[in-house]
Amino acid sequence: MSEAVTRIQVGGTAGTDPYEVLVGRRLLGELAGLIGHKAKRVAVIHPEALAETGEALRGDLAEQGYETVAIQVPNAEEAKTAEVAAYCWKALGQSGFTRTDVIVGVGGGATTDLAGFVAATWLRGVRWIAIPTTVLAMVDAAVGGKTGINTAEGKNLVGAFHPPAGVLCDLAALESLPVNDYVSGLAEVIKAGFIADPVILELIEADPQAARTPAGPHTAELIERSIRVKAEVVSSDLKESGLREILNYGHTLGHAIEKNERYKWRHGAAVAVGMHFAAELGRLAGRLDDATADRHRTILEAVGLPLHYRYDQWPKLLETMKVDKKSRGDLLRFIVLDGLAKPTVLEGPDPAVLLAAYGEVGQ
Ligand SMILES: NC(=O)c1ccc[n+]([C@@H]2O[C@H](COP(=O)([O-])OP(=O)(O)OC[C@H]3O[C@@H](n4cnc5c(N)ncnc54)[C@H](O)[C@@H]3O)[C@@H](O)[C@H]2O)c1
Ligand SMILES: O=C(O)C(=O)C[C@@H](O)[C@H](O)[C@H](O)COP(=O)(O)O
Ligand SMILES: [Zn+2]
Repeated sequence: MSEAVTRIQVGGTAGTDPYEVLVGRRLLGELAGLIGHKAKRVAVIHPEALAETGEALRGDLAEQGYETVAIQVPNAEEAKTAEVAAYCWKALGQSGFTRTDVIVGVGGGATTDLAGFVAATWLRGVRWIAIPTTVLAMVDAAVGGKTGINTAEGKNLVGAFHPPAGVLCDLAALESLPVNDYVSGLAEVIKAGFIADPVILELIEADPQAARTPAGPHTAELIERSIRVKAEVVSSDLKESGLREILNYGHTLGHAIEKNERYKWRHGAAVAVGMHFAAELGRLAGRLDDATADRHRTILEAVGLPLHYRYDQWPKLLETMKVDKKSRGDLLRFIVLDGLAKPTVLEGPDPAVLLAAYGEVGQ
């Protein structure tokens, strides 16, 4: 008996091509249809940790008649560099990759960000398909078309909006994911709960231990609900001219922590600390009620995400936050909550309030 597949549509408005995010199991049968008949070559970009998966995928596609190349890249953030992008461009050039050929990115968010960026830049844009294999990539990174790499100066500073042709979220992939990586992805799930869908928070709070594993009773629902939040936002504002900024909740400080840690911290862990900070900032700015602010600490802690970071690093973090993509000139801008599921922008907060909020986070 075949298991149900959920299909979530993204885009299709304001001149963007629509595509689907599929959530289920055994979804690879969908890949050839997404690649389409115009493609002669397919490049499979995968991280070291998924060498077998990448090779199996390449082999399958070769059997279906495509000329294939597997491009193995480093794990995690080490893949999101200009050097690794150049390595991928070289592999595409050497395989004679043309505008009708297709890139498949299989892996976590770092891999799909890189694969999408390579697709956006090769010949000024070729089609790509995302096969996310982490919670975080399924619910966030693979959906919405933000692609990019890091530089020494900051996170995702180079990139392009280049949506995929389709996203295949095979829940079976999560079974091999180390628990820390699984939990890191929950930060973006919890983000979706606070900015738009509080049922997500209730499902996690009902049994936070169960939420930490793919065997938990609500895994598929948590993933699907989070994808729907993201899909709705990016469908109405692909290029972040307004609404899309709410997806950056917790990221202003989170990205600064990632840079400060030379990208050795997992993104979700840094975003968890960033959401704690944003909640305290919202509370101190007189926007957020105490109960909702406190709920951040409780739920993040309950699933095992960090709340704190080094107090002595504040001056450096503040400097980095000034070049966050939401900043305008000298104006620092943060996403905060006016209440549960009521995200808004806080512009130019008083430096004393910022420091006081960090006082709750720093240790
Ligand atoms: N583009 C976007 O909209 C967007 C949204 C959120 C996050 N991101 C980016 O996503 C990245 C974080 O993604 P992530 O949390 O998925 O981490 P990741 O891609 O770094 O993956 C974590 C680790 O797990 C390994 N891995 C992946 N899938 C596996 C599996 N099924 N089994 C075993 N190992 C596996 C990876 O190789 C890596 O070592 C960050 O770079 C972040 O900036 C982008
Ligand atoms: O899709 C978005 O928009 C987001 O902000 C989602 C974030 O979770 C994600 O980490 C994104 O990569 C951050 O984008 P950036 O533009 O702040 O680099
Ligand atoms: Zn994120």
